[in-house]
Amino acid sequence: MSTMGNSTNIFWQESPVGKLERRKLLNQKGCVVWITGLSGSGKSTLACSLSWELHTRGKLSYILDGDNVRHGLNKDLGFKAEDRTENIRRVGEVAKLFADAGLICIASLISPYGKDRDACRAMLPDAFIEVFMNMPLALCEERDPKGLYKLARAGKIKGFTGIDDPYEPPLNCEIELNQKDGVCPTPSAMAGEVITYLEDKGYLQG
Ligand SMILES: Nc1ncnc2c1ncn2[C@@H]1O[C@H](COP(=O)(O)OS(=O)(=O)O)[C@@H](OP(=O)(O)O)[C@H]1O
Ligand SMILES: Nc1ncnc2c1ncn2[C@@H]1O[C@H](COP(=O)(O)OP(=O)(O)O)[C@@H](O)[C@H]1O
Repeated sequence: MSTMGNSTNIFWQESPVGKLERRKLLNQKGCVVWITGLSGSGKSTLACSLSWELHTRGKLSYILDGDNVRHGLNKDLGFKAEDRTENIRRVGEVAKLFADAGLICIASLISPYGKDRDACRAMLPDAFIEVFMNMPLALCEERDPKGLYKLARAGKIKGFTGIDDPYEPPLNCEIELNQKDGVCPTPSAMAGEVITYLEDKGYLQG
């Protein structure tokens, strides 16, 4: 019996089918690929490319995209610091469930604060792969596919990451993706880098 947060008198319910059985069934090891970076850095593009590459290899993945999760589970949250922290905490908890289910969960969120990402890492020992989209702000702003940087520069969006809100680059990420000689690698090249990492670490085997 335990107490967690506001819940008292609660018990952990075991299941007859465990992580190892699911791993054998799916022939893969559940994990979380956590993609962090500025708006416009290419997080969603990489998430989609990676998910597709995994699919073609017969590997089951699922994308948790910040924009999408904010349409449902997190629609009560905005962009002030404590809302962003709660956003990351909830997505971390959901990602943990997906990883436990055996999926390769691809979380794609700005996740600007190091302590929030580290809290998710701590929830997922040996199953958290942090991917940093280390793209220059100037490139993200030039891309501006949703016109949000323009609005932020015009003062029409307050607290926009990279403009008047902080982004803390990771200090201990597993994979860092950046431009080579001023050129951004293709989405499939970036996905390939992540797949190589997953293969090398045994996540794509039962
Ligand atoms: N103020 C502000 N700052 C940053 N981003 C903003 C803001 N307002 C709206 N948006 C849009 O929300 C998307 C980011 O949501 P996230 O859940 O990933 O953000 S966070 O991790 O909680 O910081 C982000 O999507 P991406 O461009 O895909 O990163 C934006 O479309
Ligand atoms: N590797 C890439 N090479 C060229 N353009 C890219 C690349 N990745 C993303 N883009 C483009 O940059 C823009 C922002 O990408 P997106 O994946 O939406 O970023 P984020 O999810 O981080 O906001 C999109 O228009 C996308 O087509």
